[in-house]
Amino acid sequence: MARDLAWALANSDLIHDRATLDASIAAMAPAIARDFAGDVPVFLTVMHGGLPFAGRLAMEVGALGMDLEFDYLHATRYRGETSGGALTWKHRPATPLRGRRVLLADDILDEGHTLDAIMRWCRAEGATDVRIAALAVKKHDRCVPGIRADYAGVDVPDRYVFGYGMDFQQQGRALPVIRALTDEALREL
Ligand SMILES: O=P(O)(O)OC[C@H]1O[C@H](OP(=O)(O)OP(=O)(O)O)[C@H](O)[C@@H]1O
Ligand SMILES: Nc1nc2[nH]cnc2c(=O)[nH]1
Repeated sequence: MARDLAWALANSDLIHDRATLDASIAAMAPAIARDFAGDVPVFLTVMHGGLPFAGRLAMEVGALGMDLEFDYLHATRYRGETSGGALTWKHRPATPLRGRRVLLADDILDEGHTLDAIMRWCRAEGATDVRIAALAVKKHDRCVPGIRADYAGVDVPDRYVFGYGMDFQQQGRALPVIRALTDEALREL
């Protein structure tokens, strides 16, 4: 059922505040700068949800003297719904990946199907190394085997979350916090 953002805010709990999220992104940067020292990776933002996280992460690694070549892709399997389906590619990066190292930036690693497909595609394009930076990792045992975030910000509970790029029915992506819908509210949708 369609609901507005005010309903989602009233039927959710704060999971991580802005200061915690910003600090978790800053904390990822030194490991990235160390692991990619001497390289300029292709920095692929996974739209739409990865946008706020990727922008902030780029500034953090840039402040450490590391450069990134920006590009983006859009692959979606939720399409504004609260459970995932088949993955649809809406945009593929134009930058040739052959021989390049790639850093993917996405808002959430949940069941891992999205990042699994993206990694496979990057490797098929000839990328030599593909790593994942994810702002949030959902805690459950349903993730695709072998998929993990090389750089992870915060854990989130096994509930539907939104904010900091993540949508509630395509709303709320600009919230600077992460909230989780109550399970009762999720059942109402
Ligand atoms: O680990 P998974 O279970 O595959 O889910 C994670 C993906 O789901 C979300 O994208 P979504 O399909 O909602 O597209 P959007 O970012 O455009 O909203 C999110 O941005 C991740 O890319
Ligand atoms: N907004 C949002 N997108 C997701 N994609 C995968 N899991 C989630 C989630 O909990 N919230």
